[in-house]
Amino acid sequence: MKKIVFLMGLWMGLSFLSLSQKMPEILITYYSQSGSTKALAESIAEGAKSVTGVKVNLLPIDQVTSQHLLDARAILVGSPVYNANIAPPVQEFINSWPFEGRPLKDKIGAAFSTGGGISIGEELVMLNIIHSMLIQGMIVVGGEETEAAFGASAVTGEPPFESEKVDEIFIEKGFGLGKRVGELVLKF
Ligand SMILES: Cc1cc2nc3c(=O)[nH]c(=O)nc-3n(C[C@H](O)[C@H](O)[C@H](O)COP(=O)(O)O)c2cc1C
Repeated sequence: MKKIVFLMGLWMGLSFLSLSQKMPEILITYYSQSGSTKALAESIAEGAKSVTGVKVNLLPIDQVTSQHLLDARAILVGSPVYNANIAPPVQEFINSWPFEGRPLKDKIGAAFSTGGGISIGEELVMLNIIHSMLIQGMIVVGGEETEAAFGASAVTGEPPFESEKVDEIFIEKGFGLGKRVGELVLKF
């Protein structure tokens, strides 16, 4: 009897393992010098993890390999605003993506950004990331709410949002973006 229970447990464990290995992956990657874009990325990861049946990979861009990109069903990229532009390391990262044969085509893509000021670059950065995703043939989506239509963004240096922590209003937008991407990945 004990043997049967053990074998059943083993079978269930292995089934669970093979199911979890097949779960669609969501890659959330970011560049962050002082932690704000990382905090927004973490809220996106929380949103994606709230969807049952997806695997979430949260990594800084310097730890992402081509295999991570190829394995992901969805790729979310975040950058701080630098002089109203995408941060150079993020541009370099995107320029290194595999292109021959368009292996990233039909993956879901989304963008997020943080900037010091209100309306001095976050949208431009998200649109830049989105342009690059469209070149790859990716299916680009925005956040859950109209207020996050281009992706999730946060103001980090201008009153009333100039605190050490990223304001909750932006954290919620991040969560909504992650959750939406998680749900879409399962629908596709
Ligand atoms: C070189 C440099 C240029 C920046 N230029 C802008 C800018 O044009 N617009 C803006 O809103 N914030 C600008 N910022 C502020 C950052 O975008 C903001 O502090 C961001 O939240 C930093 O993200 P991090 O904490 O993930 O590094 C700049 C910061 C640096 C270091």
